[in-house]
Amino acid sequence: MGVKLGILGLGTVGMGTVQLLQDAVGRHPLLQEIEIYRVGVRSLDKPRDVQLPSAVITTDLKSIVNDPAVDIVVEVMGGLEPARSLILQAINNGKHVVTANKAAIARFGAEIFTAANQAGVYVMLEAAVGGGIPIIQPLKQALSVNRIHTVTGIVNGTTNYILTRMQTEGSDFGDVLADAQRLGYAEADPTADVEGLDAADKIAILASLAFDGRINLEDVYCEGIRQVSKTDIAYAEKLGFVIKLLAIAKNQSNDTTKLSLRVHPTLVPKAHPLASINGVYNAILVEGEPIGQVMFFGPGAGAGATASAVTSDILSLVAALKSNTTAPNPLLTCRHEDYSQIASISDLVTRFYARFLTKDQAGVIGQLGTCFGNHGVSIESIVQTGFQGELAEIVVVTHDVREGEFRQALAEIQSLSAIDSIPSILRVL
Ligand SMILES: NC(=O)C1=CN([C@@H]2O[C@H](COP(=O)(O)OP(=O)(O)OC[C@H]3O[C@@H](n4cnc5c(N)ncnc54)[C@H](OP(=O)(O)O)[C@@H]3O)[C@@H](O)[C@H]2O)C=CC1
Ligand SMILES: N[C@@H](CC=O)C(=O)O
Ligand code: NA
Repeated sequence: MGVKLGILGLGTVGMGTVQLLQDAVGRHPLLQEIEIYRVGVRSLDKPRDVQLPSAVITTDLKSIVNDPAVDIVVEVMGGLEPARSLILQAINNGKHVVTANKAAIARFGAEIFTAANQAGVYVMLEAAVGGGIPIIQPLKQALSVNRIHTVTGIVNGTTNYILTRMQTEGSDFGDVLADAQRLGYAEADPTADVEGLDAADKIAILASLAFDGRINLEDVYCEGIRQVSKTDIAYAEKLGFVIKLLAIAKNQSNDTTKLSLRVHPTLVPKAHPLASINGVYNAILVEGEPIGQVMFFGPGAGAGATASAVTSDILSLVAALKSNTTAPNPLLTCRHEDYSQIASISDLVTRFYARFLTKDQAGVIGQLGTCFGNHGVSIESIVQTGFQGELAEIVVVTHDVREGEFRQALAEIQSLSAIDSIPSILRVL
């Protein structure tokens, strides 16, 4: 046995990783050089789906990161603290780190990578974005010669699973969320999934790699899926779209010194490659020069898939430890130090979908058209197909418009006496 692991956490991902490591035959031969040396948990009494000698398991996680025999710390416990402090302590003790913790990396990445570079160790995070899909390593290596201009992803399995089932079965949000939790896709607190915060963490990480600059997480515009209703899913379907929670990082079209960085439910044309990504699957479409478009697709969450990413990082570190060089491999490190400039959402230029509930009276569509026209918003389609009780339902899709102008038009529309409410406003890809 060569390389000793200290694993922090033995939940969905931790158990998946242990199972993979304990079943090494037929996989890469380097796996057989890895020893599961110590494993940290919160509760020793919890039943687990893996067999480990009791001496390996401890509730003293600090003793793992301070153990001189441990070569690699695998942080799969999640949460911000004590995960952040344990990662930093491991780094300060000269240990390489593998983490699946996008929440900690998106918030403390600057601190963690600065410490890692100073200590001459690697922090690997393939599992943090896209679960089992290789995306971090391709951005650092195979795609790094490209000038990337857009990264568009479905990067949260829980919300994609929920939206897919709402679309295909007309299911209720709450029932489907419970299934996603039972299947191990959702975070311990699913608020991060449903509110788009998990996707925001992930796009911040992808943007920093793709666009070579640190990202301040507060700059990522974020809307979750709670407000997406069955009604909008049905209207989208009729108009030739599906609704997906997209995470987008893109050179801003009207000011290329800034990035547009956002997470929101989006109407995606059915012919777009991301429209057919269903269930817990994730996909990330990377567009750059000279490569053009390349899409990564696969399971974005779950024990086995995520363990595949964690273990591939462990393997890269085992290989690095075995190569007798002390010089850091620049294709494994995260080196950027400057922060990217992020554009305000009001400067975004996009198409919009809006659903209005109005009094059923003559001239309402004309009034909507006038308000939009007053603010330079050009309408691509406008339909009145149904009623909600006494109120008429009107759905508008616009041409590309600056978001600031669109919001001003909406404010004017809101003040019309014929308008009851505007239940949904969604962006269109
Ligand atoms: N689930 C998934 O599909 C994916 C998860 N991830 C990320 O992987 C990480 C782990 O997720 P997941 O496996 O689902 O989480 P779980 O909640 O299933 O497991 C967390 C594990 O960490 C242990 N733990 C948590 N806090 C402490 C603490 N303070 N002290 C000691 N032990 C602690 C728990 O111990 P105990 O068992 O005793 O309670 C548990 O074993 C997270 O960062 C998550 O975002 C990334 C990609 C996919
Ligand atoms: N909760 C996350 C798990 C993987 O990162 C998701 O649903 O995608
Ligand atoms: Na990944």
